[in-house]
Amino acid sequence: MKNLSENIQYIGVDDTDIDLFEGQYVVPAGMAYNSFLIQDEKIAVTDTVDFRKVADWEANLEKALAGRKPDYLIIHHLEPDHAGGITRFVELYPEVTIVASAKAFAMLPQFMELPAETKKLAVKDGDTLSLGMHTLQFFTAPMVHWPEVIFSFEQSEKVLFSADAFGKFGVYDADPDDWACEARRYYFNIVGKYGAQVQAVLKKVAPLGVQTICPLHGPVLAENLEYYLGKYNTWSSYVPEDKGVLIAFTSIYGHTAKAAEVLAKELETAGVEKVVVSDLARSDMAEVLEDAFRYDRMVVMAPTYDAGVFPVMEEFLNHLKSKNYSNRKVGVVENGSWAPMAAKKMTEALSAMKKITLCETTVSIKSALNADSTAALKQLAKELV
Ligand SMILES: Cc1cc2nc3c(=O)[nH]c(=O)nc-3n(C[C@H](O)[C@H](O)[C@H](O)COP(=O)(O)O)c2cc1C
Repeated sequence: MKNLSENIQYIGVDDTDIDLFEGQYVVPAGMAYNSFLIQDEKIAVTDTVDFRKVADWEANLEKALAGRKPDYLIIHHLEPDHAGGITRFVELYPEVTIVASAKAFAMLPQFMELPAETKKLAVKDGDTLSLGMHTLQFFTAPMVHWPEVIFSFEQSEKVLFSADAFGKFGVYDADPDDWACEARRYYFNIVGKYGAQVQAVLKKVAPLGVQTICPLHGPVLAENLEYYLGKYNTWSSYVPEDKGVLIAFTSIYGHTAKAAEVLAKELETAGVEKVVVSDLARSDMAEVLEDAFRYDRMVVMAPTYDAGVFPVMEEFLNHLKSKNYSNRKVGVVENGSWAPMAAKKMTEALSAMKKITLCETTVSIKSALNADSTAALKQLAKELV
């Protein structure tokens, strides 16, 4: 679906040649920067796009306008992947009024210089803006996932413009059946730290009777909204989504990798619902982090390295902490050839996270698995069934 209705048209752009989104995320299915045109007595444009695609967006905008002039530019989110076209828009339509939160207006001069005479309308929670038959109602959504974010709700067609919430990696026309996988990776890596703020805004929009959600990335959601709202409720409350064990390991010479295989087999044989094994050095860390949040149990396995923990594991644990990983059961397996320290370091990192239940058995492998460490691994598996 490109256009939402006769009056709400899609003017966004797909970015299929970007190497990394936000400087770190691989996006094999590209990325959409969504922008819409609402045509009524007054005309509003919602958001712009990344600098990389401003020319394409401008062409879409002018085609959809067919000679009319827009009255408002609504900035739901000032992050540069949505704000790259603001300067050009004001150049093209100097009469336009920019609508955003007061926080966005405070931050805007840091990113761009607009002519002093540019008209600005700062909106607060609950404010409305009539376009004719269409009326936009605004809701602040601070820290979902920047401080200046607003949502807007178009009352006549019951469309929620939800900024980066409900967004996903991938192009606009991505297969809606496959939404959760890339939406989850997007959510936990980009928005995940701000579960409480997502919960707060979900409560604000719950009574509105939303029929369509227009996020700034990925497809418009127009059917089965309980599914998407339910996923967001689960994710933002840090409740595990599925039962299963993620085994996140690293290995220099292969012995810890072998132990990960043995543990996975043990768990599968014992009937664990789902076992996912990820080599941190060879996986997309954003995806491993997504799985850590998805499942209710995790095992971290790493060699000792210069009296610490192997760097890629340290990085993974830092990511988990920064995204508020919590409320899960975790097992620890270390390896070391002369003075194993990795378990101590991993346990310290996990103990700094909230509501983490550590397994009683910590497995220490001295180089290669032997009878003792294999027995300990089996004991750990029993605790995770
Ligand atoms: C650069 C480097 C530093 C290491 N530092 C330690 C150390 O401080 N303490 C220790 O017990 N083992 C240390 N090791 C050894 C490995 O942790 C050990 O051989 C382990 O068994 C490797 O597990 P793997 O076979 O899964 O790679 C180090 C290895 C390397 C390459």
